[in-house]
Amino acid sequence: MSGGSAALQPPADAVKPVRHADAPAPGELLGAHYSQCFGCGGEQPHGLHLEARAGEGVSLTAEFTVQSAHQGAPGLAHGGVLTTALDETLGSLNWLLRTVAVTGRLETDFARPVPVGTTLYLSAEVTAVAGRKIYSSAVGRIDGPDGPVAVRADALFIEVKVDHFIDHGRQEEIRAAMNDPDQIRRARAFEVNP
Ligand SMILES: CCCCCCCCCCCCCC(=O)SCCNC(=O)CCNC(=O)[C@H](O)C(C)(C)COP(=O)(O)OP(=O)(O)OC[C@H]1O[C@@H](n2cnc3c(N)ncnc32)[C@H](O)[C@@H]1OP(=O)(O)O
Repeated sequence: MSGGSAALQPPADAVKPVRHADAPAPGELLGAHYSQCFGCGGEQPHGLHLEARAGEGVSLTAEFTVQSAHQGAPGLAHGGVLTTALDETLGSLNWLLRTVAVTGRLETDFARPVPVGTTLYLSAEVTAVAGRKIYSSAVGRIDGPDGPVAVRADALFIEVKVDHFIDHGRQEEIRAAMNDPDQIRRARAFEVNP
């Protein structure tokens, strides 16, 4: 934990997260939630192509290798890209709860510069749930899964209905997603009451 702001402290009535009975088994790759996602999608040439793997409880690990398209300063990852990697990793936790949720707040600490070519080893867990609010934390390490911490984040995700995306997304992409049986299958897998 990075000792984030008051908005990221779970309230007194928050409960421990419960792993969904149908969550992917520990060690299983989660796969992309959307092929065009900048964080995890396989069809974004300059995307992060982040791969997340289920862990025990409501935790997971993920990897992302910094490419030259991800630079801010010469030879170094852009801070916003590193935050994207944390956002994607934290968002993937919701698969284990089988809850559709979006990032409400995300606070990032940058502890070390991350050079191009570096693999960032991320680990994340949901720490508490209070109604629609899901509290979570993540760290990203370099030089191996047990290496020094380069980035860390605390986040608050808010549960939404799938309609959130249908109502707010650009119609062109929504139509394409609705016509993609694989996308529909993935969206349904999230819904508690499909
Ligand atoms: C077909 C496609 C399928 C796709 C499937 C899966 C895709 C997955 C994609 C994942 C992609 C990766 C991830 C991404 O990139 S997700 C993309 C980035 N995030 C967004 O675009 C979210 C934009 N924000 C919103 O849409 C709304 O503000 C939301 C939905 C979040 C809340 O508006 P809503 O009207 O619904 O609810 P509410 O306002 O009553 O708030 C409810 C509670 O939450 C508390 N609160 C809210 N905000 C904050 C805050 N900032 N700090 C602290 N607290 C906050 C609030 O005080 C209240 O608390 P309480 O009063 O109850 O105690």
